[in-house]
Amino acid sequence: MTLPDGYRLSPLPESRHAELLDLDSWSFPTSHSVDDLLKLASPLSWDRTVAVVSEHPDAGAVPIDGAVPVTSTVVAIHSSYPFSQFHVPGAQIPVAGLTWVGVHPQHRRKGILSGMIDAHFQSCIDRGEAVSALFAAEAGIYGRFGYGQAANDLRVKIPRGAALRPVAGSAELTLRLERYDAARHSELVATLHAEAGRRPTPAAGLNRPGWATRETPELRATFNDDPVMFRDGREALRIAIVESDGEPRGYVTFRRKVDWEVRGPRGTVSTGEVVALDAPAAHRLWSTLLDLDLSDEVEPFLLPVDDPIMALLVDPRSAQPRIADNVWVRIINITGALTARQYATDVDVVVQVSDERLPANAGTWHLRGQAFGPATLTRTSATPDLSLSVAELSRAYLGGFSLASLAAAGLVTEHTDGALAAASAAFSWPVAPVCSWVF
Ligand SMILES: CC(=O)SCCNC(=O)CCNC(=O)[C@H](O)C(C)(C)COP(=O)(O)OP(=O)(O)OC[C@H]1O[C@@H](n2cnc3c(N)ncnc32)[C@H](O)[C@@H]1OP(=O)(O)O
Repeated sequence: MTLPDGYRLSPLPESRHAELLDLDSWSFPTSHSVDDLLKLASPLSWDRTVAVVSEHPDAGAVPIDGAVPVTSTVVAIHSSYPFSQFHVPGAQIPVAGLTWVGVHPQHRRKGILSGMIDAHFQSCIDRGEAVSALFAAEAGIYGRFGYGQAANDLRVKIPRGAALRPVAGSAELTLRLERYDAARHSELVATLHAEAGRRPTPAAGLNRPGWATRETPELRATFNDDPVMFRDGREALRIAIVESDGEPRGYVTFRRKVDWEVRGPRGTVSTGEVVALDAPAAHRLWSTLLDLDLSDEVEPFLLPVDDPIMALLVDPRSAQPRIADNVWVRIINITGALTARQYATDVDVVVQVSDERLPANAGTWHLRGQAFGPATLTRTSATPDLSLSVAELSRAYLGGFSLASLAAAGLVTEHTDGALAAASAAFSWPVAPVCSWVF
C-alpha cells in the first residue's frame, strides 16, 4: 500500500528534532513542553527516522517563476532501532525495533500508518533484517500487519520482607549500593545485561529470546539520562551491584519513594531490570530489595515470566503476579528468520503460510532441522502438514507461545496427525522470551 494522496515520506534528520517532538506530543499526550523535551538525550537513530509530510501551498504567498511556494508539514513519524544482536532461540540476529510510530490526530485513519508499515518492511528487506519487533502502544494495532504477540512479561508487587528460599553462596557475595553514575556504571550494566541475554540459566546453549541490548550510543545515553521531570516524585536513580571476589555478577537499578501517612511511612521501591548471572546473585539482589527501610513493597518494572524470583518466593501468590504483552514480532523474510533460529527438537514439517502483505513469504515450505542445531527451509510442492498465517508463525517464533495453543484458538490447522505435537515441541524454547526494557 502506498501513502494516501497528498502525503509523502521524507527523511527526518536531527536538525528537525523539534518538529519530531511536536508531532510526537500530538500522538502521545504529555504535560512537558517541546522545549523541555528537546533538552533530553534522544534515543533515535536519525538515519532510520522517517517522517510523512503533507504539502500545501503557502497561504498568501507570492508565486515565484509561476510556482506557488509549498510548505511541508510533518504529520506522522516512525523510526527503528538497529538491534544487530537480537536474541531469537539459540541465535542472535539483526532485527529492526520499530518505534516512535505516531500520526497527528487530524490525519489519522486515512491509511498513513499502513503506508509507513510498508515503507518499514521494505527498509528491513533492504537492510537484511529478517524480523521486525516492537512494543505496541495499543495491542489492537499491529496484528493486521502480520505482527504476533511473541512474549509476555510478568508484573509483580512483592511485599517487604517476603521470605525467599535459601540459595547457598548468596550471603557470601559483596553488595554495593550506589547512586547511578553513567561514568562508573554504564559499561558494567551493558556487559552484565548482554551476558544475561546469552546465558540466562546455567544450561549451555540456552539464550533468552527477545532480549535486546542497548547497542547504539543514543540508546545508552537515554538509559543513562535521569531527568527529574520523569521521576514522578521518586528519588534519583540508584544501583545495587553484587560481586563475587570483585567480579560483578548482577545489578538492579532502583528508585524509592516514601509517602508519610498517619500510620507512618508508605514506601515503594521501583526497579528497572533485575539482572543476575547466577542464582546466588539473584537471591542477593532480591533479598536486598525486599529489605529496604521505610518501604512497603517492591515493584519491578517488568520481568521474564520465568524470572527466578517466582521460584525463590516461599509464597509466590503474595507477589500478585499479572502478565502483560511484551515484545511483538513480525517475520519479514521467512527463510532468513526460520533458518536463523534453533529448534528444541529435531524438526521435519511442511507448513503452508499465508502472508498478504509480504507475498514472498507465502506458500508451502519444508522446514528441517536438528535439535539445537542448524535448520533449512525450502519451497516445496508437498502436501502441507500444518497451515497458518505469518502472524501466528511470528507469534510462535520466539518460543513463547505454542503452535498447539494457537491451534486450540483455531489459528493453526493440522493436516497430518502428529505434525502439530512435533512442531509445537520443536518451536518451543526452554527459556521464556522477554525484552527487559520497552523500546
Ligand atoms: C511501535 C510503536 O511505536 S506503537 C505506537 C503507536 N502510536 C500510537 O498509539 C500513538 C497514537 N495513535 C496514532 O498515532 C495513530 O492513531 C496510529 C499510528 C495508531 C494509527 O495511525 P493511522 O494512520 O490512523 O492508521 P491507518 O489509517 O493506517 O489504519 C490502518 C488500520 O489500523 C486500524 N487502527 C489504527 N489505529 C488503531 C488502534 N489504535 N487500534 C486498533 N486499530 C487501529 C485502522 O482502523 C485501520 O484498519 P483497517 O485497515 O481495517 O481500515
